[in-house]
Amino acid sequence: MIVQAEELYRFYRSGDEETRALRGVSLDVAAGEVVLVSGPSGSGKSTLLACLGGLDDPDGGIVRVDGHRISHRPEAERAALRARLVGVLFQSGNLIEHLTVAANVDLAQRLAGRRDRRLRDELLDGLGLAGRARAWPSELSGGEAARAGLAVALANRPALLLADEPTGELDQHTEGPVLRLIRRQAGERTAVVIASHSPAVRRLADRILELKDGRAT
Ligand SMILES: Nc1ncnc2c1ncn2[C@@H]1O[C@H](COP(=O)(O)OP(=O)(O)OP(=O)(O)O)[C@@H](O)[C@H]1O
Repeated sequence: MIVQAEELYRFYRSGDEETRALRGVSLDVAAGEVVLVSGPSGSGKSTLLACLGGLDDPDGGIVRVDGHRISHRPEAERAALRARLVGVLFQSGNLIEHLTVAANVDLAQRLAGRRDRRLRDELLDGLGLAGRARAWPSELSGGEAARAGLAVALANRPALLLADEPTGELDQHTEGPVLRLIRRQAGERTAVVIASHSPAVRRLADRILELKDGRAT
């Protein structure tokens, strides 16, 4: 198992208001498996992904990634584990605008304390971006930008790939190739968790976790 999440709780408090974003959600994901997290807006999908990847810390419950406990640790330790074990792909904002595509991947590697030019070039090549390595993010098409974001997310060969609406800004023609690449990455023994409303992602998934009001239904 790459992901082992047990009984996750996450509450947000503001004055007398309390939002119960997660109320006892458990999830295991094996290497090579693609899990879709689905549910209405506000059901807790993004919060769950953030807790799985150590971007956020649950108030209760425990998260292990590739055997390492990532929850309930000082932020610096969580960040170090995250850089090594987790790749994150968002709808947009995966690329730093003033760095070329290749330099964006290099930066993701440096943040994990490594430098592997060969892996970088392999990734860009495999994602059909070999000719765009020196391009600036602003010069990329939507599909290219999504693939470059994926290259950044995969820069350190993560055990876990998290994707929050990764194809939200793409049309059907550009969505297909990105999803096929994500599926291929799962084939390399990566666990993949995707939050999405897209029917194409639903077809791709091996398993679906439906959330409603912070609970699995
Ligand atoms: N930082 C925060 N502070 C306060 N409340 C928050 C915070 N983040 C999320 N919430 C609340 O927690 C609940 C779950 O939010 P979350 O973003 O996880 O839902 P979601 O299913 O991803 O929604 P969407 O599909 O709209 O992205 C919502 O009620 C939201 O308003």
